[in-house]
Amino acid sequence: MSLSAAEVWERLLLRARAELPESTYRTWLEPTEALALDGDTIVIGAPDQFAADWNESKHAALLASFGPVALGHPVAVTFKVHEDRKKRAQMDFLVEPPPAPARDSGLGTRDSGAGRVASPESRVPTQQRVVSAPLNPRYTFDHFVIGKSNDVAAAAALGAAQAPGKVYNPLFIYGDTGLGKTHLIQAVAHALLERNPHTRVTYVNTEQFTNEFVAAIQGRTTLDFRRRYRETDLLLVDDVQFLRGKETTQEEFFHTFNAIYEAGRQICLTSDRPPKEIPGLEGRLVSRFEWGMVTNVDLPEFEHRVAILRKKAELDHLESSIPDEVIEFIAEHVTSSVRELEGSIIKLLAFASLKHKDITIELAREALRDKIRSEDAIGIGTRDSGLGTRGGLGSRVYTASPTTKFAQHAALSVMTIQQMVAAEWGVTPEGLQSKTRTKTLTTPRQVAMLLCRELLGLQLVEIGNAFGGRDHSTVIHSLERAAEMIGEDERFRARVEKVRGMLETLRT
Ligand SMILES: Nc1ncnc2c1ncn2[C@@H]1O[C@H](COP(=O)(O)OP(=O)(O)OP(=O)(O)O)[C@@H](O)[C@H]1O
Repeated sequence: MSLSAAEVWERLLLRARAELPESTYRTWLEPTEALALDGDTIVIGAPDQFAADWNESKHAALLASFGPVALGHPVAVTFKVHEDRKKRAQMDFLVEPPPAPARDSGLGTRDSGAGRVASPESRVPTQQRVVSAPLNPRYTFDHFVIGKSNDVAAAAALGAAQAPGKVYNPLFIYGDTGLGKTHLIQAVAHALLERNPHTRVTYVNTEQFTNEFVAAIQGRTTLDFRRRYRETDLLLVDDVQFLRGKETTQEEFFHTFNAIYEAGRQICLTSDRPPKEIPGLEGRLVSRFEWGMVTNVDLPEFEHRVAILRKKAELDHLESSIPDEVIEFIAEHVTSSVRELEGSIIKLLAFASLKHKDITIELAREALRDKIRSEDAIGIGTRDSGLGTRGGLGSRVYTASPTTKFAQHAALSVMTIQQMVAAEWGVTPEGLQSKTRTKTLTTPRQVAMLLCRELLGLQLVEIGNAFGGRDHSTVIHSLERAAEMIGEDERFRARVEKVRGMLETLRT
């Protein structure tokens, strides 16, 4: 099957979107368009010379590296100015904004791939531009694998899609990073758009909402901002935990929420934690977020991970090239998130393609060695380690690449951290693992948890398990408290650094 230039470009962009920061993607790659496919070279049009040069130097090599996985063969990517576009761009500035902006958001069609790549909206001035970020065409209910860890969230999302603005309004989905929150809320949008392509959908993350609001204040265009946000049938907002501490934005968001809610339209929100646990979120927003349905997505268990991997292989037509035993091997060893599972498949395919080898367990072991964690050193069985809990802070806050760090330094273990911290604070490791909550124990326990996170890169669930089965919000609180104490108290910080220094020497 030979693909058209647009299809090739769409596949490469899908990968690029997962790799690059959203702002980079939207600024540089979204306004491009596939112009021609010449053998294994794809020629991409950029709106001006600067964008063409920038993309050529910054992104061409990265995009080309996706070829073997995305297309099954190498590809060269080259950028040039899109002459037609250059002429049209001048005119776009003169065009009146559409009367109901969201209606023509480029989301109105299911094949948003084309709209995303060459969206004319991206060239009109900010105050006229449709607010919505593009939907990912793969984030549909069909592509979502339901299991114990997400069945309630999936059922609620389906409910919202079937009866928008009714029972599940707002729909608030929370959970650790990479577990399908965005996928589910976008699936609601796809389902509504399929039923009615004129549905006005607005999808933004909280940062975008905040930035646009600030720009509107500065540009004295808040009325326009409000109109654009409120004239929507479905509002999807990602990562509302980032509203914390932003009082003016919260005020604006409150009114946006009310306007849409009172009009009987659907709102879907995501966060890394439940509304009540978002520090600095106004009470009236907390209570509104809880009006409809608050539900979470957890880490999938082993069988669920296998099913997700099979689905991914099926969608990419890779069922025949990835044997079942390799799928099970990945599912057994990559437990931290669905995003990591997807990343593992991509990495394995790229590795196999570079080495010209068939995909076997041995090859997977080699390709994924930085993702495969040593269960002995953590003291947690990998098949079970992802069960029944959810994360909170996620890797966004503690930014090190956890599994990589951990695998490289397997000589460090939870036990050694507990022993060293216990020795420094004059308590026992058993005390740190116990439920006892005296200050003598809670402080070193919080420090040990923080070091487990930072040095071993453990997930919240794993830390909770290693410290007497504590739930994720307790772990989040402990990490935050330890970080606070380190920031506030010089002597405390020196003590933690001393233990950290000793632990660092254990690294192989
Ligand atoms: N149950 C699932 N079935 C199929 N794919 C899934 C499932 N859960 C997650 N995914 C996939 O995993 C990737 C990450 O999902 P998504 O972006 O929705 O995570 P998220 O929870 O919103 O993460 P973040 O908080 O970091 O934004 C996506 O490619 C998504 O399609």
